[in-house]
Amino acid sequence: MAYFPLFVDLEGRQVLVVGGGKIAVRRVRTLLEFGCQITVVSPEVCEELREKVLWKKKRYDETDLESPGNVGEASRFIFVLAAAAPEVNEKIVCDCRKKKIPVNNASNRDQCDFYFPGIAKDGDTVVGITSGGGDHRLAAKISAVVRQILRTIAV
Ligand SMILES: C[C@@]1(CC(=O)O)c2cc3[nH]c(cc4nc(cc5[nH]c(cc(n2)[C@H]1CCC(=O)O)[C@@](C)(CC(=O)O)[C@@H]5CCC(=O)O)C(CC(=O)O)=C4CCC(=O)O)c(CCC(=O)O)c3CC(=O)O
Ligand SMILES: NC(=O)C1=CN([C@@H]2O[C@H](COP(=O)(O)OP(=O)(O)OC[C@H]3O[C@@H](n4cnc5c(N)ncnc54)[C@H](O)[C@@H]3O)[C@@H](O)[C@H]2O)C=CC1
Repeated sequence: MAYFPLFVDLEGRQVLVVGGGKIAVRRVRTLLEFGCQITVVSPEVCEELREKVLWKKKRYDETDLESPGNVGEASRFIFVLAAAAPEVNEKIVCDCRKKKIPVNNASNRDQCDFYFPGIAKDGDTVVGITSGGGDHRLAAKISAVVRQILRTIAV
């Protein structure tokens, strides 16, 4: 069954990203355009992100799912992106499910409460693209074409 595109207000909300490699960086870059506050748990993270996220320089453990400032339910993570090694991601999914926090496992489409879409954005106009998880290359191709269309319309 196809997935419904739910558009969510992320402004000021807390998002947790585990891993600081290529995929995490690409997704953090995208999320920053939507005004959320991002915590990254990873032993390493690229220079670009250090000023823009709360970086916890460490390996993931279950306590990372507690809200960053520990200030209660209001600042609880709205979702978690697991973008480290597959076995780490699997453990994160398990921990999130226990705490009922929506989670995305970048290394396993069968362990995603939601998918990270291809995104085309022009100001507040946003197009999210999914192939339903089965063909990320198609999602990438369509995203590139839609970005081009938005650029053309904006001129
Ligand atoms: C299901 C989904 C779940 C989720 O992660 O949310 C998922 C899953 C997986 N992707 C894998 C591989 C790659 N995915 C990409 C690219 C993108 N993948 C994205 C989304 C999604 N990927 C989710 C929904 C997709 C849908 O709806 O169809 C995009 C749209 C958004 C984004 O990532 O920003 C982005 C294009 C953005 C753009 O171009 O605009 C590349 C290319 C690259 O990275 O450059 C590669 C590697 C090279 C190759 O294979 O081509 C693997 C194997 C991992 C492994 O090898 O371990 C899995 C795991 C699995 O399928 O089980
Ligand atoms: N969904 C998608 O679009 C794609 C998903 N993937 C998957 O995404 C994951 C990440 O891929 P890349 O960013 O390319 O890998 P990468 O090797 O560049 O990055 C992995 C990151 O995880 C960190 N890390 C490792 N162990 C950790 C731990 N215990 N706790 C916290 N952080 C830890 C590393 O320091 C590194 O920053 C992989 O599992 C890969 O299978 C890969 C390509 C595309």
